[in-house]
Amino acid sequence: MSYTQKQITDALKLVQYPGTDKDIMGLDMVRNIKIEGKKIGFDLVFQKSDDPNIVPLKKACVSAILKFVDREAEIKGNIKVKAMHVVEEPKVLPKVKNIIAVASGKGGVGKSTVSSNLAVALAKAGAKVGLIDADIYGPSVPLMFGAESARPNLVNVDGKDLIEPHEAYGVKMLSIGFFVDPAQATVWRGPMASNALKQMIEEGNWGELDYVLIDLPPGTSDIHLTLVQTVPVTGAIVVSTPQEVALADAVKGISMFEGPGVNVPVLGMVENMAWFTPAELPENKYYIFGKDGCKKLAEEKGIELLGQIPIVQSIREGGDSGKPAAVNEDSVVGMAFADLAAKLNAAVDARNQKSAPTERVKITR
Ligand SMILES: Nc1ncnc2c1ncn2[C@@H]1O[C@H](COP(=O)(O)OP(=O)(O)OP(=O)(O)O)[C@@H](O)[C@H]1O
Repeated sequence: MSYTQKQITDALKLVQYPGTDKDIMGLDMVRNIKIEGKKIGFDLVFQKSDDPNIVPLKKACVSAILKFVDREAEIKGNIKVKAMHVVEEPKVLPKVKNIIAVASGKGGVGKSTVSSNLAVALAKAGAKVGLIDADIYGPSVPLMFGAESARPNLVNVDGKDLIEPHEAYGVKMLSIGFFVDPAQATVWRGPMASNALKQMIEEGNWGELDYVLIDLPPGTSDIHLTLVQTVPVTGAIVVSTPQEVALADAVKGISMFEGPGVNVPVLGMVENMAWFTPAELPENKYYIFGKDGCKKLAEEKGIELLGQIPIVQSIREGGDSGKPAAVNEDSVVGMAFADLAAKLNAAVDARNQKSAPTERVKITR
């Protein structure tokens, strides 16, 4: 009787690379498995020839095969260590701790409003925050921060020209609206829009930040793909109203992030326009777009509901006047966004403790 490849790979999946939660099969370190009778051999590939884990990992492989395949298997001396020298690509946004994509399925559900106010609330809570307006076809961040006339300068950092983000209410930001007339951007072809996003990420002088929020266009598009190919996105949040049509599109957004080729965890959903309370009837809640639609969807999908934001006149006015409503911390709106910021912080901490960093999606040609 001979052993099967599956027996071998199953056993080697139990060998973890020290200091990570990944196993040597998942890391693609095992190649050329050969089985001849009781003899088992394979190549164990390391990135560097002086990896301090070579000896302990070889021993762990031998033990795993003897324990889980057959204690009479001839494995000792048959594992060949190989070193693969890889050229490390320079890291994009090396000093940014968390990159958060803010997405929505349907347009007009308040994704930019949530991104802007959330960014302000995170900054008010003491975080260093950046905001990239990747909603190339309808950039609204400049309007929401009263920065329509901002024209960022170039600064020279270590011999490289970088774009200095505009700063308002404690948030550093870049938007395509700073560089072109928004009406012009709407007629751009996909590659132009994707290049603009890459440039804002790679050539912005972002420095050290706790968070960069990326306000994406509605739906799923080339821009989403460009984003996950350009940077390792820590997690996504999906904004929706409680309305059926919006929820159906939100599901598509969730599937896109969690899909096998992308693998960006969805940290939670935000229900915007959850209800309306008129100033003269503060006890009343009117569920204009339906009640708890997002809450129920989040429960169904096993995703956290990070917040419910009501329809409030000051949110719309704040967006139109260039002063996000969350700037007023003591208002009902300010408190709702502070709560959302705290929940996001906790969700990001939990994600970072539980799972390995996201990997950038590799470009296949
Ligand atoms: N909770 C709210 N209360 C009151 N007005 C809101 C609220 N959320 C969003 N709005 C208003 O709704 C409009 C659309 O919001 P916003 O531009 O943020 O949507 P969006 O989803 O980013 O749209 P797009 O599809 O263009 O990206 C804006 O005028 C905004 O001020």
